[in-house]
Amino acid sequence: PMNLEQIVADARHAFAQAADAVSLENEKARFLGKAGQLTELLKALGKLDADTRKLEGARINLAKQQVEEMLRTRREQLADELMQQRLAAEAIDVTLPARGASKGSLHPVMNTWERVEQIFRSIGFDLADGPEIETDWYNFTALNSPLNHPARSMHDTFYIDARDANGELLLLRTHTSPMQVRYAQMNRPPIRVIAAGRTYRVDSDATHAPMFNQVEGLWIDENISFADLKGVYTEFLRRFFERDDLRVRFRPSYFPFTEPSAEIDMMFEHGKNAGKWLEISGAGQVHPNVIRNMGLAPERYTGFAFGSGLERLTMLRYGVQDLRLFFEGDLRFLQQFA
Ligand SMILES: Cc1ccc(OCc2nc(C(=O)N[C@H]3CCS(=O)(=O)C3)cs2)cc1
Repeated sequence: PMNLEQIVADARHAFAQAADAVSLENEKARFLGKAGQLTELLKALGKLDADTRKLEGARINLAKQQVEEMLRTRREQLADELMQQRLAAEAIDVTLPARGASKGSLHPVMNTWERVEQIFRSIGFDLADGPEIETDWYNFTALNSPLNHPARSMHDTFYIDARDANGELLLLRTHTSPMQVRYAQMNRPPIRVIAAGRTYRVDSDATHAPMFNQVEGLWIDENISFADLKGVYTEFLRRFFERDDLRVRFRPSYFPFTEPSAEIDMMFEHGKNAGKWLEISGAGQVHPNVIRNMGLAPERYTGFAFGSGLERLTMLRYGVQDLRLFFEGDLRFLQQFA
């Protein structure tokens, strides 16, 4: 009788040694393949008598089943090991902090622009838009600025080296007032409008930039007075700065487009700058000539107007010291407002 126990023991050892599926298949062939040891034994059964063949055949088949079972077990082991290796290699530590794709955010001045518009829209104001390249009529004359007004000089205003179809001088608007004039020409009273946008002046230092943003408001109707201005503007400032301890005062001033005119100061009753008055805007009752230039009768219609710099509002809200930071695009500055 062949030494089946030795063959099964050899197979057990050979399968245990096989380090991967390919080696295991090679070992399998040594026992179960066409020229395998157990296959050879089964072939040799032909030479035996019937009784012996039956007995030996049964013993060989039993050995074969054992070897096949050992093979299956080893295959599963190797498959598990492979899976464990993959799980270890491909494991993701979900507790690691995210790399974080930096997301964009609104520029602080644009955020101010949106907030100002939203506050005035909720008070009932409409929004105006208009060209940044304006005629000197809409930018100066309509606003009662005399022909020799210093603001018209090229020291203060950027002129375009061309004239429009009507031969008008072209310039970069120095305030957002022209948009208000255009709006008033196209809409009937009551006019309640906010005009915000880029404005240009020949100026540049820590608190002045050649291009900056302004927002102006205009309220025209029958019997609108300066007193209405104080209520509306104080409410706006309280909501913009989110402070109900905000006080407002008006100081007499002069602008060609308003009479009487005022500078508006504000201060906070509490906090580190308590009691410190800060100039925040200009305002006034719209000059009768401007009412007329908008195609309205000053005997019937009156109104008030105000103007402020959007960078100025933003600097005061966040305590920014240098205006130029808004224009340099330095992410270390901008990401503070994300
Ligand atoms: C038709 C119309 C009539 C009147 C108008 O008056 C708008 C006004 N603006 C001011 C003012 O002081 N503005 C400055 C504040 C700081 S700034 O950004 O340099 C511009 C006063 S009254 C506007 C439109």
